[in-house]
Amino acid sequence: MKSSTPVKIAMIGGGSWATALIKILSEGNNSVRWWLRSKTDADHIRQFHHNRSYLSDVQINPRKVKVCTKIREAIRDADFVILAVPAAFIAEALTGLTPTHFAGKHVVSAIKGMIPATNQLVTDWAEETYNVPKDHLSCIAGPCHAEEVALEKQSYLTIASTGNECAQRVSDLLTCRFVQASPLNDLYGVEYSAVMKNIIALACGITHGLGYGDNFQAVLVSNAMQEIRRFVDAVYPMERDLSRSAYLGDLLVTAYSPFSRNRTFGTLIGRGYTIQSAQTEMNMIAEGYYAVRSIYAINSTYQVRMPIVDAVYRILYEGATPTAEMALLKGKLV
Ligand SMILES: NC(=O)c1ccc[n+]([C@@H]2O[C@H](COP(=O)([O-])OP(=O)(O)OC[C@H]3O[C@@H](n4cnc5c(N)ncnc54)[C@H](OP(=O)(O)O)[C@@H]3O)[C@@H](O)[C@H]2O)c1
Ligand SMILES: O=P(O)(O)OC[C@H](O)CO
Repeated sequence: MKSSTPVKIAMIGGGSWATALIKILSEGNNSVRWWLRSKTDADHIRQFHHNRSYLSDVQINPRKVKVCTKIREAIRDADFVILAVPAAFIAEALTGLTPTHFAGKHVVSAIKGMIPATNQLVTDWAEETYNVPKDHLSCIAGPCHAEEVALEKQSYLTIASTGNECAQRVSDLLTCRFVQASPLNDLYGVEYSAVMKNIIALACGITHGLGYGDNFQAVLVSNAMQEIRRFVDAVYPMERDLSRSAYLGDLLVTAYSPFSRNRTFGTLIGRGYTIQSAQTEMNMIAEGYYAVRSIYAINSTYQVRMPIVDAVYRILYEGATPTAEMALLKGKLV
């Protein structure tokens, strides 16, 4: 039987995914403190009960969700702290917090990116920076676009942790009328796969922007799955079934959905936009842009064969032209 006491949760981030997760959590018996960096956005939510900047159709229930702009206030009473700011900005968002502030709390990463300064997974970084024990760390994964959550379209999430109890508790929080969340005990494999699929989506977008068709895309995605397998098996070997939705499903939705931020960013690059103009054109963050640099750096140790990641890295960071780089990649796929 579920407890009648609301679970106390802090949501960190004011973007699309934070807004979608707030909607999911509002379906259950939860009390949420929602931290946004923008005071104007926070005031607007308090007054009009929706986020004017992202998923503005989602209604925010003021009885369940209290908005704030002070990070200490947001996490003070929380049992679960959910991180939903892009990885490149999460350290800045948590400025002023120390391990003491996180004592006894569960930290849940909803982020699919790497910490650029240290090339760490977000949960590794939270463990090291805030002394969060492994059994209090988890990540939210699976094929799930915020836009479809806003429309209450049936969706699935996987909650990964190193042990089962933590993942089960977070799965219970996130299961609702239109979301089914399931636990999985592969925290690092799931986190790395989620990061990698964003880079693959950039490649899908770039080739789409260059005019490659569905035949090529299918081969690209099949090869990408093998590339992800080689990398996660080298970095964190364990028995895992990569055909599960946390891995393959997430890759597919990102590679093919028009909602995908990473694919959209890649498409703009393939069409000839500069990186800066592509970033300006999109109101949202494509994690793969930052992540490819980290994965490329990590792979200098492991030396896994990753032609797709290498191609995206050379286009985004070494000035290679999309046309020439994808022509080279063509010959490396089977
Ligand atoms: N969107 C999805 O469907 C989805 C699904 C699964 C996972 N994710 C993951 O969720 C994470 C967040 O993505 P998103 O889609 O919510 O991003 P988004 O819609 O682009 O929103 C980005 C958020 O980050 C904030 N931000 C930017 N720079 C910041 C800074 N320096 N300090 C603090 N906050 C800053 C933005 O604040 P301002 O609005 O004030 O600029 C905004 O609230 C990513 O890791 C993404 O991979 C997203
Ligand atoms: O598909 P993207 O690039 O918007 O990434 C969002 C999520 O990771 C999809 O599960």
